[in-house]
Amino acid sequence: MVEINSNNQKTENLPDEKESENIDDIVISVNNVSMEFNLSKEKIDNFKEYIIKFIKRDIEHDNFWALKNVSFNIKKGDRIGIVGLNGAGKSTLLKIISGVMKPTKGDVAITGKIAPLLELGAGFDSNYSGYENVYLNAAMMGFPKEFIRSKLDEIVEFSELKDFMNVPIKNYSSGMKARLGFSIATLVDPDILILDEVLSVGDIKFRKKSEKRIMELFEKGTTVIFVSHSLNQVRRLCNKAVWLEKGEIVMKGDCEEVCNEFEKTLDEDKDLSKNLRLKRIENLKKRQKILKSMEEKEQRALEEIENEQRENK
Ligand SMILES: Nc1ncnc2c1ncn2[C@@H]1O[C@H](COP(=O)(O)OP(=O)(O)OP(=O)(O)O)[C@@H](O)[C@H]1O
Repeated sequence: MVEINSNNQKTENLPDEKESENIDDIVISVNNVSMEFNLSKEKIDNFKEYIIKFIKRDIEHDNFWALKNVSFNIKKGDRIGIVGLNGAGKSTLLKIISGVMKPTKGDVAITGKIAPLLELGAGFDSNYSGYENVYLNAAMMGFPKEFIRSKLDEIVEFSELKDFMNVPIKNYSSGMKARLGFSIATLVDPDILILDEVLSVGDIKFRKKSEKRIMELFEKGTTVIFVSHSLNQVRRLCNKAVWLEKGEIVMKGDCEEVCNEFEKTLDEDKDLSKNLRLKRIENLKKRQKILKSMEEKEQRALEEIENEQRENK
C-alpha cells in the first residue's frame, strides 16, 4: 500500500499481513534516499600531497551512487532484516537511518528514541574507561545521566565485563566492545534498535544471550532494523526483509520470501552464470515496479471513491 508521509511524498509500506491504514503506526519513513560518494581516481600517499593536489584542483573523482532511490516505511514493532552482497549499501542505509550520514537526496523521518549499534566500537572513545563510555554512548543517544545510572548495574551485568569497566576501551577486544555496545543499546529500552552485523561477533554463549534479549525487545514492541550476512539469523529474528543490490531495492516484504529469493540467486552464483543471476534480479525489480504501480492505482481509485462519497453527502 502507499502512504503519504510528512513531506507529502508517496512511499511504499513494506507489505504487511495485517495491513493497517493508520499512518501513526509508521516509525521510520525512508523517502527516495540516494547516497553519492566521491571516489578519488588516484592513489594519494599522504596528507601533504592531498593538500597540494586539492589547492591545485588536481584531484579527480569518480562519482559513485551507493544508494539509489530507496523508499520504504517501517511500522512500530516491525523487525526488518536488510540483506545483500558485500557493497550493496546496507551499512550506508543504516548510517543514514541512524542520522550518522546525510543522504545526497531524499530524507528519512523517524518517530521515537533510536539506539544505533553500527560498526564495532563506533560511539566509543578508546581513551575512556568502560564506565565512562557507557555514559558517553548513552548521552549520544539522548538518554539522561540519571536514567543511565539506574540502568548501569544491568548493563555491566549483561556485558559480563565487571572486571574491565575501569579499563580504557582501547584495551578491549572487538568481542568485548561488541558486548558493551550491545548491552548499552538494548538495556536503555529504545523505541528503535539498529544493529549492523553486531550479533555475529562475540562467542556463541553471548550470541545466544543477545538473540534472547532481542526477542524480549520484540515482545515489548521495539522496532528493530538488522543487517546480517547470516540468512538463518535474519529468518529467526525478522518478520520482514529488504534486499539491496548495488544500492537499489530488488525486493522487500515478507522475510521468508525475500530471503528465499535472495538465496536462490546465491546458489545460481555458484552453479550458473553471472548473467542468469542478474537476469533474475532484473525480473524481480520489474515485478516490484509492477506491484508498486498497481498499488498506486488502487490507492488513487480508493481516493476517488472517497472523494465521490464526500461530495454526495
Ligand atoms: N565513506 C565512503 N566513501 C566512499 N565510498 C563508500 C563509503 N562508505 C561506503 N562506500 C561504498 O559504498 C558501497 C556500499 O557500502 P556499504 O558499506 O554500505 O555496503 P554493505 O552492503 O554494508 O557491504 P558489506 O556487506 O561488505 O558490509 C561500497 O561500494 C563502499 O565501497
